[in-house]
Amino acid sequence: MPNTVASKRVHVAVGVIYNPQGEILIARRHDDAHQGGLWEFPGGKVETGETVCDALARELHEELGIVVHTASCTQLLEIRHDYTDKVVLLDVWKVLKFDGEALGKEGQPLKWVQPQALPEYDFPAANVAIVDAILKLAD
Ligand SMILES: Nc1nc2c([nH]c(=O)n2[C@@H]2O[C@H](COP(=O)(O)OP(=O)(O)OP(=O)(O)O)[C@@H](O)[C@H]2O)c(=O)[nH]1
Ligand SMILES: [Mg+2]
Repeated sequence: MPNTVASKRVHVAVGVIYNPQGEILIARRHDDAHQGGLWEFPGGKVETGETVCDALARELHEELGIVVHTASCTQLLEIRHDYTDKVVLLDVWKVLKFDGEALGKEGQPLKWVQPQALPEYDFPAANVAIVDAILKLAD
């Protein structure tokens, strides 16, 4: 495959997970990861042959140990962002129902935060639009 920017574009399933108290789960990315040390909404790369919803459920099970009720997932927005070293397409979904307690299965710190508190955390640049969309929902 040619080494073009297009060939490096990564499709990512991202979950904005709400608990019954209306808080949202954020996780801190490992220091050595892309955009390391920043907070994120949990998720990961969509693999070939997977729907975004399947990818989201798989990633959230791998990273947090929760079982997502996929019927409760609705798309919030899509963001294409060019980090220069990598172009990402963030496919962002709301997750309202899941079984189990979220744990940092990969050693990542987790926090449940009120939507209004999200601007206090440092996120990757592409996430500005996600935080804005969440704050609009909370209005
Ligand atoms: N999960 C997640 N990824 C994000 C967010 N914002 C953002 O720019 N990304 C970017 O999306 C890309 C893929 O996400 P990821 O690193 O979680 O993928 P993954 O879980 O499959 O990781 P791995 O393949 O390294 O194990 C990364 O380049 C990351 O920097 C976000 O809020 N959540
Ligand atoms: Mg991930």
